[in-house]
Amino acid sequence: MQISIHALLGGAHHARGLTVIIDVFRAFSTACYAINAGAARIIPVAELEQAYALKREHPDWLLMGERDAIKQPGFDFGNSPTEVEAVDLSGLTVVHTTSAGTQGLVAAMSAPEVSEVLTGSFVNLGATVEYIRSRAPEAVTFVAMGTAGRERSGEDDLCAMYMKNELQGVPNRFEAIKGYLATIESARKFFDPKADYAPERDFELCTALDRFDFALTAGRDEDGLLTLRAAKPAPA
Ligand SMILES: O=C(O)[C@H](CS(=O)(=O)O)OP(=O)(O)O
Repeated sequence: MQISIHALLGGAHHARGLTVIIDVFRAFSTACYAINAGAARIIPVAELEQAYALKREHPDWLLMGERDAIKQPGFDFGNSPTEVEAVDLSGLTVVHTTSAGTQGLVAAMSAPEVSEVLTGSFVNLGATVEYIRSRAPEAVTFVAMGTAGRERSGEDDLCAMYMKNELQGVPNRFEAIKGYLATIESARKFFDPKADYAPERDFELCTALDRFDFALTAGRDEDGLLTLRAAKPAPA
């Protein structure tokens, strides 16, 4: 298995093989909490306008996401795991749009050499690694999406490295990583009492290693929309 680590939106466009789009703070951690809360389907979109158009067409669908980390007008949830952690989303469809994560997914889905697309985060890291092993791909690309897909961020870079290490049998030390993540620029909002759109609990929820036992795979549904669904790795 040939493993590459790419970064930012450009990295998603040039990915190859099985591709994992990583966004720890907060898109794909939040997506996992939404699926765990019962969401039947998450539809990641790049453009805010597309999210509003889907809502007009399907008034019962919910909107989740952010711009500049802030929940947008008319949205049901921000891009915050704390907001969806304890709600009942059973059977509901959630449209998700974010500055980095969902942009990367959309880019990877149209990249010519990509065979399959997954999300990446610490909350379902072990299940994602197991899923990759079960697919035994020739090439794997991890894409660390960073801040707004334009600037590298420690949490996504370290998550990419962590997954690569797991696949290659190299030991990781999560507690040390978590301590470091609390100090970096992209985590500052979680510890700023004025940033009520990013509560400190988001940091805890996004760094809950292996809280979930499913990978999130991206595919096209019958209606042509990009959809994230939970996939449990097949038993060995
Ligand atoms: O909501 C977030 O924390 C981020 C905002 S940004 O990318 O740092 O501007 O969105 P995400 O797409 O989850 O990185």
